[in-house]
Amino acid sequence: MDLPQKFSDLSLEKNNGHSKKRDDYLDWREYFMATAFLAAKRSKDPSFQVGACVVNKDNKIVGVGYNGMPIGCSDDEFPWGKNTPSPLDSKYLYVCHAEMNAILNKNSADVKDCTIYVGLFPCNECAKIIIQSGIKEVVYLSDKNAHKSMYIASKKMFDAVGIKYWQFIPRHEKIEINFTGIDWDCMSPSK
Ligand SMILES: Nc1ccn([C@H]2C[C@H](O)[C@@H](COP(=O)(O)O)O2)c(=O)n1
Ligand SMILES: [Zn+2]
Repeated sequence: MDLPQKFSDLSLEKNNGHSKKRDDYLDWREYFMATAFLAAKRSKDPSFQVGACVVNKDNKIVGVGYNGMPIGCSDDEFPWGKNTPSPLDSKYLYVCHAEMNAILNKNSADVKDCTIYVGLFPCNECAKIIIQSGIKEVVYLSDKNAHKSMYIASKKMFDAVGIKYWQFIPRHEKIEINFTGIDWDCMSPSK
């Protein structure tokens, strides 16, 4: 039996893949880690940029942050150097880490039982803040400082309090954001 024109158009669309959902979307974990990496792009630190994203049990983002100078401490005036003769002239005594900022930037009453996604495994100072805030899980991408005492201390504390931590292994090396893509016609055969 011949289908009316309306139905045959629908079936044509289906055959072209337009009535089926996309299968190359970001999964939740990729989305949260990518959000942390996007936040890191805001950092003014010339040598290392870190981002963090706090997520609740409903997969809602409740805080995002990146490493930067405290509010009111000008990032043009405070130092970004590392190996200076006086510690007062390097960044370390001043900069707020991404994890601390993501937790303090929370838009919910608290971050109890949340998960934090972060580019680099948390240092001991951030580990303490994570523990005190009630976060229950840490997902990190790099653990490049694992041999350093402060990062060993973080793991000792997380183990003691039962905070789960695991390394995120991305499916894709890169996720592209293309601002011009919004104007593409998805029905156009050329795209
Ligand atoms: N988990 C981390 C580790 C480090 N940071 C920040 C702090 C500094 O801005 C920078 C580390 O400086 P580096 O010695 O690598 O030049 O990264 C952070 O926010 N979160
Ligand atoms: Zn830290």
